[in-house]
Amino acid sequence: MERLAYLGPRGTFTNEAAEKFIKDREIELVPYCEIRTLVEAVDNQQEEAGLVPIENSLEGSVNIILDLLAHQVDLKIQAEILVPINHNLIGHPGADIDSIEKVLSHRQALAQCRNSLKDLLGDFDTVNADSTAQAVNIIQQKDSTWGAIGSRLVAKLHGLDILAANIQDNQLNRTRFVVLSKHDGRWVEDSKTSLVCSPVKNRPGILYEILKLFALRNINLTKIESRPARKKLGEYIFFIDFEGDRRDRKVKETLAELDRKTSMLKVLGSYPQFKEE
Ligand SMILES: O=C(O)C(=O)C[C@]1(C(=O)O)C=C[C@@H](O)C=C1
Repeated sequence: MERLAYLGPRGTFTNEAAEKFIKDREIELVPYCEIRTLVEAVDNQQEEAGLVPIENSLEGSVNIILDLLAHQVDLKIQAEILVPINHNLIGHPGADIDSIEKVLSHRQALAQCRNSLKDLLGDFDTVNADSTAQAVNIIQQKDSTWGAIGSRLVAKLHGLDILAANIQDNQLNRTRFVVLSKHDGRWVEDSKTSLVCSPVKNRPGILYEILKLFALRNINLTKIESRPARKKLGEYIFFIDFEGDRRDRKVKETLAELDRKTSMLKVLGSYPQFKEE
């Protein structure tokens, strides 16, 4: 890999995940300011790979990514990275926390700090930005009644102050990021596979029959989630993550049987499971 697109600008948590992923490899990091544009650029091969957030321990899935993967693009997950997320309330140098009336950030970041912000500020307005780093950039142009939520690094990059540190509602806050590209990840002993499928017909026990395929072969599921099928109200698609690689014999058998029980089956990739050091 020579280039990796990521949700920027510089100083986002995705930037942090990208640096963790490339370690000391010589890979150029290319910031995109919007998730959809980034994913489309990888899909039409303007970019070789892109790194995006997909799931957070407090707020759940990043729905736009799930929907793009299921309905619009033809991409594979090549790797996953887990990053601890520590949010800070950032303001102008010397600003008093009691003077903050508006807080700007990415929707996920605002949601991850909902309760702590209420305790700290009482009444305040929230404003959405495309990323935490963009939010910090914007408040620089505003007066000191504006605050932003972002990382310690982004506050430092812009010469702003941290008015309150570690304001996420749960100290174990973590976001899972994925690298998307046209190809699967390399085969390793403890891979994981992600897929999305739509049961063939809404009949009693169909989801049970699908899950049984995995249980019978002792395949461990690590996630299951439903999203609207975007057809009729009440029709759903299912995202399933499990341990194993799609090139393994028992996974191949499971997928072949699953294919017969689904009207849509898209394998979203097999990739090494991220291990925290
Ligand atoms: O805005 C950023 O800094 C991002 O990298 C995006 C994002 C997200 O979409 O989940 C990444 C990690 C945190 O969960 C909050 C925001």
